[in-house]
Amino acid sequence: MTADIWRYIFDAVEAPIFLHDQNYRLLLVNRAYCEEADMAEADVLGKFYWEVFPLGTGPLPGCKEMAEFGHDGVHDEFLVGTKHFLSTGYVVRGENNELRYSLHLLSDITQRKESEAKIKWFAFYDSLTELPNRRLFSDRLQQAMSSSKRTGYYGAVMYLDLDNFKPLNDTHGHGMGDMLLIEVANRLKKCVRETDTVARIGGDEFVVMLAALDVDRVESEVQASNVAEKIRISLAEPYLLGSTHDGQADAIVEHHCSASVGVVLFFNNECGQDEVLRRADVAMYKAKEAGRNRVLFYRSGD
Ligand SMILES: Nc1nc2c(ncn2[C@@H]2O[C@H](COP(=O)(O)OP(=O)(O)OP(=O)(O)O)[C@@H](O)[C@H]2O)c(=O)[nH]1
Repeated sequence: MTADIWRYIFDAVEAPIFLHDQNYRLLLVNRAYCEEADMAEADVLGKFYWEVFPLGTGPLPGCKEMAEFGHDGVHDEFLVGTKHFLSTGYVVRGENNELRYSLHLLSDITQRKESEAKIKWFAFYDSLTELPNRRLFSDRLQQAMSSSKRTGYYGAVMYLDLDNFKPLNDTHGHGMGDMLLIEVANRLKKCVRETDTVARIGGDEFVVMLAALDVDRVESEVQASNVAEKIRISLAEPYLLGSTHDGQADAIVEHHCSASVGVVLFFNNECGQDEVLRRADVAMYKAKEAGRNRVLFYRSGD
């Protein structure tokens, strides 16, 4: 086959390809490479490959290793703007088996990376409210409990269940119920600091963790109680719920709702996280029994 035909094939490959010498200077690039780099071939050749694409300050770690040890099929992942690429490198040897060039094929793996990120997100977040889910909450609680053991600070977990949420769904439909849940999530986030965690762990059940309150138990309880009250008051404010269809605003519904809140302090990893959650849940049920729209702390013996 003539060189022309090889060049034709080289340029027909959709993946960007480049070949560089032992000093990482570009010797050969295909059309896809120039398109990705947005440069003409003549302007590219002779440059260090990272001066053109991928943009960086030196050879990729895998490429360096490849040049040093002559490994084949080395992979490097890198990001250019919003695009993720996978570079697969091959060693090109001379007649005496000496290392002469490195050949790299770049694959655009942006879609795969985005899908992986999405799958990861769905594993740890609630898609309706975008709050952490039970699994992520458990991780954060475990970390906070371990940290409490080191620092001697108390933390608190609140278990919240909306009062009489079901009638909203029954009267105005599930969509309206969803809107309320989203608004509840927003109000909860506004009541706590960024370092605290708000999660949705069931239909109308939420949990809040205040990670490091104080080294003193009484002071910690006061702080947790203040935040819980702030949350209770915020959630009891009227909700204006409505939606738009084809640019037209549907009827706005004013809805009144409240939450029952159970609170438990945790300290020094003294009981497991399941037990901490169970205690907060017990306190929440006591708050429901006591008439709803209230905050109750778990007391030993409950
Ligand atoms: N709209 C909506 N509703 C949900 C979702 N998940 C669960 N639910 C509903 O939430 C309701 C929760 O039930 P309960 O907590 O027993 O009902 P409640 O009326 O709040 O009763 P109390 O907690 O005793 O005050 C059920 O009707 C579920 O169908 C969701 O993602 N969206």
